[in-house]
Amino acid sequence: MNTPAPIKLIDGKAAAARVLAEVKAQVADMKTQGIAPGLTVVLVGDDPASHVYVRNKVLRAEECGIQSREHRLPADTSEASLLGLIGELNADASVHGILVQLPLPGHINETRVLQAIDPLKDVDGFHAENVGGLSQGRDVLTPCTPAGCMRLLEDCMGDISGKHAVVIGRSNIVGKPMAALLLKAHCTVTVVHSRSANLKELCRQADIVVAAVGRPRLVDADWLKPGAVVIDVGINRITEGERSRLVGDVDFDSALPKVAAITPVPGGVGPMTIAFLMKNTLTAARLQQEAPCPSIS
Ligand SMILES: NC(=O)C1=CN([C@@H]2O[C@H](COP(=O)(O)OP(=O)(O)OC[C@H]3O[C@@H](n4cnc5c(N)ncnc54)[C@H](OP(=O)(O)O)[C@@H]3O)[C@@H](O)[C@H]2O)C=CC1
Ligand SMILES: Nc1nc(=O)c2c([nH]1)NC[C@@H]1CN(c3ccc(C(=O)N[C@@H](CCC(=O)O)C(=O)O)cc3)C=[N+]21
Repeated sequence: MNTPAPIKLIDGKAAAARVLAEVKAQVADMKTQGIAPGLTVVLVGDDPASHVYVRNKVLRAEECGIQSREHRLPADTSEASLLGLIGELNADASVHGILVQLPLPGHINETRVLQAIDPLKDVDGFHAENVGGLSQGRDVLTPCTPAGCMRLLEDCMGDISGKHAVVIGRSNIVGKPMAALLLKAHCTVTVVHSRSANLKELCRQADIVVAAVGRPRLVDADWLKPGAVVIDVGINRITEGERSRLVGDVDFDSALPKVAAITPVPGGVGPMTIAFLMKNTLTAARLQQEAPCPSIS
């Protein structure tokens, strides 16, 4: 009799559903103590790609009992008025999580805006206090996408200590925090980017590849060691003939026969990002319960 082929597809939707179920139970528990966790999303301008993201966030929040609110501001909103809104949200005790959707319009200084968010409400983990805490290995609010990728890796591989992980991309949102988390989990970490020489050769040495580039199907089978585990963060909209669809940074069809496991796009990392946003909102509500937030004391 043939042994069944190992399951290669990492099901991000199912993993996200498990995280959301945990969050839902803990939210219900928190409500019995009189606290209703709330998430506020701030959108500046009208980027069509962000609509799907926002719609999914609203649905998932509803599903696990988190109150979600949105502020949609016009693209010509001044930095001062955005900072004013963040000040109000920091002072509002019913708002436990604040997410300012990136990228912001060019006339707004992104760092200034992220630094204005109360670190205890920073559910994206982008404030310097949280970025620094992560790099020190402290247990702080951690960026959702890399946290979701780590959960997928742990579910699929168990202990990853000693593995060689190659992260393609060095953004503040994905690449850098991903590298920090892998290092915290005792991996040997290589970060490559647009100026790296021998990109493909470095990638071929990896037990774990995390692709966060934004280049459709950049990574194919030729870049991968047989048996590697591939986490594809990329979400790229492409048009093929009449149709438009989403593809990752990895050429899924080419990679599949060679890898031990791989995330699909869609249905891989994306749902985990949103699940961890909910988890972070719950964590933020707990942190504020433990220590009254500095902006209102
Ligand atoms: N699934 C999810 O939940 C999420 C998905 N995304 C998706 O992930 C992808 C990456 O996002 P993000 O990190 O914000 O993107 P950025 O554009 O901020 O960063 C991309 C990184 O990739 C590097 N890069 C670009 N081209 C190449 C190349 N040809 N070879 C090697 N490295 C290259 C850049 O290098 P350099 O620094 O030198 O410019 C940069 O470090 C996008 O497709 C985005 O849509 C993002 C967030 C969440
Ligand atoms: N402050 C901030 N934090 C972010 O985390 C952030 C951001 N800004 N700006 C934009 C990027 C992108 N991002 C996505 C998250 C989930 C999906 C997602 O749910 N994707 C689904 C559905 C995709 C679809 O069907 O369109 C999937 O991959 O299966 C997509 C994209 C978070 N980002």
